[in-house]
Amino acid sequence: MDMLLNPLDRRHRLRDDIPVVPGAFPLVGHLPAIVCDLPRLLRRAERTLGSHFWLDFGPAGHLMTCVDPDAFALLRHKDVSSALIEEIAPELLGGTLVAQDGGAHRQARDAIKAAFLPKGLTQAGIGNLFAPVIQARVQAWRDRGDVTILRETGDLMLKLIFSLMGIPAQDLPGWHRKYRQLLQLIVAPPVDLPGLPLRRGRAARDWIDAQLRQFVRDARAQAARTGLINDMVSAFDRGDDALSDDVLVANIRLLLLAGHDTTASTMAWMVIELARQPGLWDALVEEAQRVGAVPTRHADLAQCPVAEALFRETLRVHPATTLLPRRALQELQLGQRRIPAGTPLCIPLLHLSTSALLHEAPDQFRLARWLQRTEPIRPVDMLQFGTGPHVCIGYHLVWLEMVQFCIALALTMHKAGVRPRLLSAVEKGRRYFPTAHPSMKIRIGFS
Ligand code: HEM
Repeated sequence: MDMLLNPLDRRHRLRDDIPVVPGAFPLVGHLPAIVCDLPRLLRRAERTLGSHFWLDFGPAGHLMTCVDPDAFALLRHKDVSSALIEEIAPELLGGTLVAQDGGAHRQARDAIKAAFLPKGLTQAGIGNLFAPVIQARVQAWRDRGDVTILRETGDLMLKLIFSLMGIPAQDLPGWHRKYRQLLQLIVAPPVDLPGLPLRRGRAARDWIDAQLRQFVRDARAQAARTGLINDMVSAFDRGDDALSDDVLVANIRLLLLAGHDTTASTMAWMVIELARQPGLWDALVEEAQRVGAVPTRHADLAQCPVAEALFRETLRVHPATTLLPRRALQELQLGQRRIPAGTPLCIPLLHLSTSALLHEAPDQFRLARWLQRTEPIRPVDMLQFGTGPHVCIGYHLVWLEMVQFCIALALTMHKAGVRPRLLSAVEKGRRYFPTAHPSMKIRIGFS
């Protein structure tokens, strides 16, 4: 099947001397192809138009996309701003640190980041909190015999991220519902009427914010709440210029969002790869048997190189965040091109993550590229988490939970004498935007 492009739009147009990819639809632009077929769209645009081209993101407008590895450096450039993220998703990401620059960004980030570093995670006992939740879930999969994998990993990740925040287990169903409604803000048309996604999404956001505000008050009052919220509140209150609770609440909401879809997708892809490559599963089982138990501290992760390689290679081949928007504040040189001040930019992490310029045999899933490396991990090796001032805060947390998950899965299934098996086709139904994930329908059997 050919790509979801408009056959009537064949014009060759230029903006600022840079070609616009043909095939845009009215109102939605290239979004159908971006959502369903991004890798092919980027490759075709590169082949026919070169390394710089405009993509039309419909309501979010045109973004100048550069597939050169040079584009990665834009994420560290002092004249490149993240404020475009707020313009694109004001309802969901407005007022959060991912859409801020400079001092405001630094101040909010500094207050949160310590809790997510290995030391903060270990002190808060996050590994011990997660291990039983993950084990219970994979045991349930074993008992059921087959599962719809993305739905399951989505549920598990929500449970983990809520427990991280210290949300009591009995409150989870209510949160679950509100969280789903909040996500409607991503696709809500700008019509604010009762029953429509925008109204429902805003109501859910207000509900979530009111609960988070109460958590913050509880934490200040030293109520016995576990989880990272206490740590973040104390770090906020210790800062030189106290930040308002609105900032804290918006950023805790960001953590709930940022830590869910991305990890659920990565975990689902890991299971799919383990199911379709028996050699990977055998290597993981061998490692799991050697370590004997689910690790709970960062210091223990070094004993699980296969699980770590699996996490890194899964993300390399299936990066959950595919595109990052930015805006040039000043005129920039990007590869051979001058980019005018004000240009909206798109940095295609997906393309870079699977680029032959950065990786040998980039389309092959090879644990050996991680297991056999002798030099330390460089920013470009973990580009799926971005780089520069906005590099993902959740990196160490993801690493911990993915390794815990791999070891728990291997120990549980091996003990029962079963292994994961793919029960559906993988290529159909994949999505690449706003975050990437495998088809919702993929089923995995354990037999
Ligand atoms: C596989 C899982 C994940 C992937 C692939 C991922 C990817 C990313 C990327 C690419 C960025 C950079 C955004 C930008 O530069 O505009 C980012 C930022 C961020 N991530 Fe993650 N992320 C993951 C998991 C998590 C988790 C588990 C959390 C926390 C619970 C988290 C919290 C954040 C936050 C707060 C930011 C914004 C940082 C800032 O703007 O300074 N992420 N993530």
